[in-house]
Amino acid sequence: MTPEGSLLAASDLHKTYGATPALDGAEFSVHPGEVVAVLGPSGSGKSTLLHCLAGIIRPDRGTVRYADRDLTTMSDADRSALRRTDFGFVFQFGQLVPELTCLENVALPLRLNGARRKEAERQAREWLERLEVEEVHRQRPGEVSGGQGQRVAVARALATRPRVIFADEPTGALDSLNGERVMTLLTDAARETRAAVVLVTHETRVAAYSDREITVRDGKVKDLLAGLR
Ligand SMILES: Nc1ncnc2c1ncn2[C@@H]1O[C@H](COP(=O)(O)OP(=O)(O)OP(=O)(O)O)[C@@H](O)[C@H]1O
Repeated sequence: MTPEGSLLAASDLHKTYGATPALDGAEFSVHPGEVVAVLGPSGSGKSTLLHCLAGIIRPDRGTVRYADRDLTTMSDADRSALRRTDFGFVFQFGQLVPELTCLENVALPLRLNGARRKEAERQAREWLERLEVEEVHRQRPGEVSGGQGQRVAVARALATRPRVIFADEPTGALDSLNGERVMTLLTDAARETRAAVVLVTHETRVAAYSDREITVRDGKVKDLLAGLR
C-alpha cells in the first residue's frame, strides 16, 4: 500500500546483480516538498534504490508508485518521458555536456520538453542567477571550477521544475564550503517549488539538510523515525 499523501513510494523492492543481492525487500516513501537522505555503508544498495525509484532500472520484484502510476509496469519509453518531465537528477560529477555552454546546458532539458530557444535560455539564465553562477553562462563546463559546475548541474536539474529531484552524492567532489552552499541552494529551491528530494549521501553533514534520514543496510531500509510516528 502507498503511504498516505506520498508522492513516490516503493514497496518490497528486490534487485540482484548475478549472484549479488543489491536490494532485499526495501521500502521507501517521500512526500511533496520533503527532503529524504539515504545513508548507509558502501555497497549497501543506496544507488540501486535511487535508480529503481527513478525508473532507471526495473527491480526484479516489488512496486514503485509515482503519483498514481506504477513505474515497474510502464514501458521504457513512458519511463524515459516521465524522467524528462517530472524528475531532475544531480550526480557527484555534474555530467554536463562538455560541448555546450553552461547556459545551453541548463536550457537543454527545457528545450527537450518543447520550449523555444529564447524562452529556454531566459529561464536558464534565471536559474543560473539563483544558483549564484550567472557569470559563467558563456563558459563551457571544462572552463569552470568544480563548485561552479555543480551549481550549474543543480540549475539544470531544477529548471524543468521537477516534482522529484534525485541527488546521488551531489557534493562528493566538492570542498566543505562549496558543498554546504550547493546543499543550501538545492534544498531551499526544492522546498520552495514543493519538489521532493531523494538524497543519497554517506556524509552526515550533508544529511543534516534533510527532513528525514533512512539507512540502507544489506539492501534493506531502516527508517530511523519509523517507531516515533
Ligand atoms: N551494475 C552492477 N552490476 C553488478 N553489481 C552491481 C551493479 N550495481 C551495483 N552492484 C552491486 O550491488 C550492491 C549494491 O550496490 P549500490 O551501488 O547500490 O550500493 P551503494 O550503497 O550505492 O554503494 P556506494 O556507497 O559505494 O556507492 C553492491 O554489492 C554492488 O557491488
